[in-house]
Amino acid sequence: MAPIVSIRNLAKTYGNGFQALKGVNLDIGKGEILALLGPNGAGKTTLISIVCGLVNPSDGQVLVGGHDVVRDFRRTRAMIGLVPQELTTDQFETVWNTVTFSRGLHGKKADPARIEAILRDLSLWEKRENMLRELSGGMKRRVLIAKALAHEPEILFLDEPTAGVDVNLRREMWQVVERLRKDGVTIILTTHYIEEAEEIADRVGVINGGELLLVEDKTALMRKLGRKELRLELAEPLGALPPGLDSYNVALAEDGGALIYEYQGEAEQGRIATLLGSLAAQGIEFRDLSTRQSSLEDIFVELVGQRA
Ligand SMILES: Nc1ncnc2c1ncn2[C@@H]1O[C@H](COP(=O)(O)OP(=O)(O)OP(=O)(O)O)[C@@H](O)[C@H]1O
Repeated sequence: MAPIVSIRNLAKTYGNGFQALKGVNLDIGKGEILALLGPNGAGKTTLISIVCGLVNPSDGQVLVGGHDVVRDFRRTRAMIGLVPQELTTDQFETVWNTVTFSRGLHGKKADPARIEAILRDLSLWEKRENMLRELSGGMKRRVLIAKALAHEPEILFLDEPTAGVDVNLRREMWQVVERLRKDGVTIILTTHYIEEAEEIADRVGVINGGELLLVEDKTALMRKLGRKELRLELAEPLGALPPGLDSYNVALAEDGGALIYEYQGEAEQGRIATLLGSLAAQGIEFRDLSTRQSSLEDIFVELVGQRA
């Protein structure tokens, strides 16, 4: 199936000469949830802004639904909903009017039933006559989403949707995203929270210094780059690594109280039995054992060299 968003050799150099994007290629399939991870200043917002037609690319091309985002701006923009990081709407306007106005902006006919459904879905219905300034921070976030959905876009961009919101609201927002996915909406979100990507994305892209370092199916990424660690708490501490373990990636913990075996993939996992056998043969006993798998966060830190 043709991608709904196709990004080719996209580059952006700002007026001051800063190169924010350096030749990004990315295809996004209809109905998928893609999380873009990257540290501050990586180029995430620039990328989103170009796809949404708010910033012009210096080079390359973006097609949305097969249409060029520069030449066919109105058409592509109507297909997209954008949830920005901050609310810039009139604080003295009501929730109902704000969301209704957004629909009109994209040239869609008024549809109060549709607006009602969106507000109910986002638990904003009771607040429809309230002014934005009367809402809590979390409610304002929801209004941003409602505004972005008012014209029934096929693609939704969420720029750091849950930055600074509490855990409960974050979980609620994830549920909203899940419902939208069921309706077939394609979702691209940028996030600093690896947990968020881990929880809701189908694919994860890592962007740093204006380059897309990788984009991969989340589970495959975890399988490919994720390492596992087996930790054996020793009955008696050791002064040095026992002989005969050279062929394993085994290390002695700093206090000598544990052996740590790092492995990746099924073949190395299969060697655990022989490793344990070899320890037993040397009379090395252990009193406890635990395993841990590296998280998306570990993978990210390894790739980018810093935390998101
Ligand atoms: N209008 C502009 N003029 C010059 N430089 C800009 C402009 N907008 C952004 N930049 C620079 O481009 C780089 C990428 O910015 P961008 O906002 O795309 O990053 P980001 O990944 O979204 O970061 P954050 O996570 O902090 O939002 C940054 O170094 C930023 O300072």
